[in-house]
Amino acid sequence: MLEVAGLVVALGGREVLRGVDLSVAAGEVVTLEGPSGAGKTTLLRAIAGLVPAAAGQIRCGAPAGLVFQQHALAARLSARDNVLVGGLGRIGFCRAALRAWPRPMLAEADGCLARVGLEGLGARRAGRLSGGQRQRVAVARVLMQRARLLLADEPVASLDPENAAAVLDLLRGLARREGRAVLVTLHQPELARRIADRRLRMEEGRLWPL
Ligand SMILES: Nc1ncnc2c1ncn2[C@@H]1O[C@H](COP(=O)(O)OP(=O)(O)OP(=O)(O)O)[C@@H](O)[C@H]1O
Repeated sequence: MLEVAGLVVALGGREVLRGVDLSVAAGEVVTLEGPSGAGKTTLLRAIAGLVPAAAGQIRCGAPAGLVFQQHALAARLSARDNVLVGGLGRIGFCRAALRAWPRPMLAEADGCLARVGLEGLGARRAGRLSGGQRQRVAVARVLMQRARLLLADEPVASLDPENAAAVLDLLRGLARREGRAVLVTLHQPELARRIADRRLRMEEGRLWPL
């Protein structure tokens, strides 16, 4: 689903990724570990098309969606409205601003919330959800984007161990049950061992198998 070959990314005049090769298959969970500043976030951003490659290739066989460390939800919007943001590309900004979501999309958003274990919480403001619930909403939003490749950058950094494990198990379940590909950066090796089919380590812009 994802093939990266010889990827070089330069930021601020410095090579941050220095020839990265990586593949992630449908149904597979690959974890990225490594010290702060190694280039993990930059790799995810490059795959998502948010930073340009100076050299190399990125072949993404399916739409990709990002789950951020700081779950990046609109606190004043409901959980459902946050999920619907993932469908913006399909109805356009004007209809979304008027909250003129087609009925099937509302049902799809509720379905996404149910798949992340938040059935019945669609009307609750995101700001009134727990940290773990908010991160689940962020995952539901990429499901609403219909992303087949999930790129998660430290998705459990702000969660207690129990919620962290639950969110990671959710990502693994989406890979196993729905054949999505998951590439996730993690700081704690024990969490990586919990979900990874394959563990990779990044150091100074290069990837190594673990
Ligand atoms: N916009 C930018 N301009 C210049 N340098 C940048 C920019 N963004 C990141 N960098 C640098 O690129 C390097 C890699 O950063 P990146 O955020 O990818 O590391 P990381 O492995 O994700 O670190 P962390 O685990 O702390 O999130 C760092 O040295 C960082 O300072």
